[in-house]
Amino acid sequence: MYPVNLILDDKPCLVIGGGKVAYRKVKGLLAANAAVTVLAPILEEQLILLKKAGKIRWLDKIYTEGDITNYALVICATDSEKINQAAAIEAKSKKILINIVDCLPLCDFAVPAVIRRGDLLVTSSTNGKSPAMAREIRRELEKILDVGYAPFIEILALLREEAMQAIPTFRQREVFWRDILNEDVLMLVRNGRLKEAEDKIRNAISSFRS
Ligand SMILES: C[C@@]1(CC(=O)O)C2=NC(=C\c3[nH]c(c(CCC(=O)O)c3CC(=O)O)Cc3[nH]c(c(CC(=O)O)c3CCC(=O)O)/C=C3\N/C(=C\2)[C@@H](CCC(=O)O)[C@]3(C)CC(=O)O)/[C@H]1CCC(=O)O
Ligand SMILES: NC(=O)c1ccc[n+]([C@@H]2O[C@H](COP(=O)([O-])OP(=O)(O)OC[C@H]3O[C@@H](n4cnc5c(N)ncnc54)[C@H](O)[C@@H]3O)[C@@H](O)[C@H]2O)c1
Repeated sequence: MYPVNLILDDKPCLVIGGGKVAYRKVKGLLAANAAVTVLAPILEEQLILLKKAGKIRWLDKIYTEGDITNYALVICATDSEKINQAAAIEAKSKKILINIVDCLPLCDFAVPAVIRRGDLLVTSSTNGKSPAMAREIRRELEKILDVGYAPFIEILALLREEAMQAIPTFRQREVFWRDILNEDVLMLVRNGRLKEAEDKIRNAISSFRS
């Protein structure tokens, strides 16, 4: 397995099936700002709410060959192995990335367990060996990944621009960031002292200018 973070903003993504697993995958796609279509004859309650809120498009039908067209990515989450395999064949023939929720060997990608802290993304997976364990690892990591990291990453994005201006070479910037993002700074963030963490980094950038 080779990890990548797909950029799906506003890209058309299809989820086939309208049950519990489909709902979990839809939530993940919406968190990535994808334009989600759900194809299923029946939607479970949470998906109906998303449909009513205008968050997803619903194609009220069973899957038939030809339904997979012009999507950036497809997830097939029906309870029918036969349908899941047919969808896999169609997607592959059209070179569209597909995930089949009950058959890793037919997948182009597997979905990991996910923690989001703003733009910080941490994922856990087990190559399909134990999704339950991927979930537990996610729950463990959630305990230590502070919610303060989300605003801190926004601050870091600005400071990074400043560092680009002030610190001339890539090598120097590499050393700078490895040195400054130390346990002291992370402790300030975890204690909600974001401004102090920011000031510490900005002062270090300034010392390069002088
Ligand atoms: C991580 C997570 C992401 C997500 O779905 O969002 C995810 N499964 C989650 C939960 C979960 N799934 C299952 C259980 C019940 C306990 C158990 O069986 O372990 C639980 C636990 C629970 O729900 O408590 C059952 C299950 N899952 C798959 C099969 C089919 C098979 O194994 O062939 C079956 C058997 C169905 C049956 O028995 O009929 C297959 C896949 N599930 C994957 C991902 C991919 C591999 C990930 C990896 O590398 O580990 C892969 C290959 C395909 C895919 O879906 O991409 C999400 C946790 C989210 C979170 O909580 O953070
Ligand atoms: N990968 C995972 O994370 C994971 C986890 C648990 C279960 N599973 C597997 O996922 C599958 C679905 O589980 P679930 O709990 O969501 O089931 P579910 O019964 O809640 O939902 C199945 C959905 O598929 C739809 N469907 C059936 N035939 C269809 C067709 N021809 N076209 C379109 N939609 C169709 C149904 O209308 C229903 O909405 C099961 O096979 C299960 O083994 C996968």
